[in-house]
Amino acid sequence: NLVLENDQCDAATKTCPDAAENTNDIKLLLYDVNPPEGFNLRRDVYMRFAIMLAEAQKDGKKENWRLVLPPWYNLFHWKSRVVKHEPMSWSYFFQVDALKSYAPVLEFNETFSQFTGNAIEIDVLYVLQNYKKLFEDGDYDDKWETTEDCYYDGEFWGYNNVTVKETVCVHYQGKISMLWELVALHPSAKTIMFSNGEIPLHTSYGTKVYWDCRKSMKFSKRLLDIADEYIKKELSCNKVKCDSYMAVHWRRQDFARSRGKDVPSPEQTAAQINKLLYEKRMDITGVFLATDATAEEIKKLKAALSRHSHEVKMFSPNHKDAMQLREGDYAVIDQIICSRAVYFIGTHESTFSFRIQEEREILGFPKETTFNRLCPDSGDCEKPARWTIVN
Ligand SMILES: C[C@@H]1O[C@H](OP(=O)(O)OP(=O)(O)OC[C@H]2O[C@@H](n3cnc4c(=O)[nH]c(N)nc43)[C@H](O)[C@@H]2O)[C@@H](O)[C@H](O)[C@@H]1O
Repeated sequence: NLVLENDQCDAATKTCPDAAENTNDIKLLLYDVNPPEGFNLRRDVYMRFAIMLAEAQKDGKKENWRLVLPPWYNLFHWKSRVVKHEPMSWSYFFQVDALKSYAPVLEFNETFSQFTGNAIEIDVLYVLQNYKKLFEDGDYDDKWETTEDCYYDGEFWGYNNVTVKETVCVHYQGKISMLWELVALHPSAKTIMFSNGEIPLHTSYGTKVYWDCRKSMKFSKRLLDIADEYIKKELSCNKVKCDSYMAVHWRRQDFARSRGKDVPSPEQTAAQINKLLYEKRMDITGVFLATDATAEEIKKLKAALSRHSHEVKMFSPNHKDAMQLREGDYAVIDQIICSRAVYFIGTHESTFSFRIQEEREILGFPKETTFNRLCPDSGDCEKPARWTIVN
């Protein structure tokens, strides 16, 4: 049994910072994501839901709805079992106050302390599924229909005090704002959950609304401080926008297996970095490498790069930080460091690289230093799309 706590609430007065005026009127919206999806794809799914609520409330509607932040639990890419099986709150990675400044969100634990008591009973769980013939026959219309069968593994982020009264299976294709139509099927339901939250699409990808939400996803101070210290000490930079190092995100593992033709081998990756350093003649002291590659692959890459005078650096924490850091932290720190480099080159269509590009747009780097990708060993190398900021 997991212990449910909320350190933001005052135990004596039983109040929390976000307490609504009349908690009886509050309705909760929960969502979950297909288990194999990674951290940065999940960040995008969060934005779709946050925008769905924030936009509805702008119109003065749905004001009693709150979005419950799904704990980080059992992530496919986090290999350490201990970390996998411990649900982590969003405050671990993000500044939740900043999220709240954009959308009406609640940490999972806050829902217990404020609204639901010791357990959550979900009135309706909508299990979303793609249409079997997705986008076939050129049929891109937004649509949904309820169906007979569906499957949900019911993990509920490791909490065994979450139960469901009614399950509804739905085929879904289209924008996320259409989910309100499903919500309207059960007007008296106070707690609604959607599984497979990655299926509904952005209503406003790349617009000002998108960027306003994106800007509110600030990493936690704890992680920013660790990255900052590393950048100062190891990469000789004291500014937010550095000019002393370039950065590479080289995605491997399952990505290289499923999209092998988009991701270069260690030798070709090294050749591309060498070529770039030669051509651009950047006045830098080092190359920062963010990667999930195996030790063997990294060794090969470093050997092929060592012919060049620039030093290759990877994040390694001091002893004190190392004791406290978990896998998800390393990934976020890698992203922060990449986002501040004078030049960035990422992996084609990796959401890990996309989120770095967005951060660089927010920081205001020249576009040509941001929208760059590693090319495959052979074949075409299309330039990445420039999803530029809208202020
Ligand atoms: C193949 C697909 O790839 C998609 O991944 P993609 O967009 O790159 O990016 P993410 O959704 O973040 O998932 C990749 C995960 O791999 C680890 N990882 C990747 N690159 C690095 C790195 O440079 N440094 C560190 N420390 N960790 C890294 C990290 O845990 C990250 O969240 C997934 O979202 C999909 O679900 C699917 O797995």
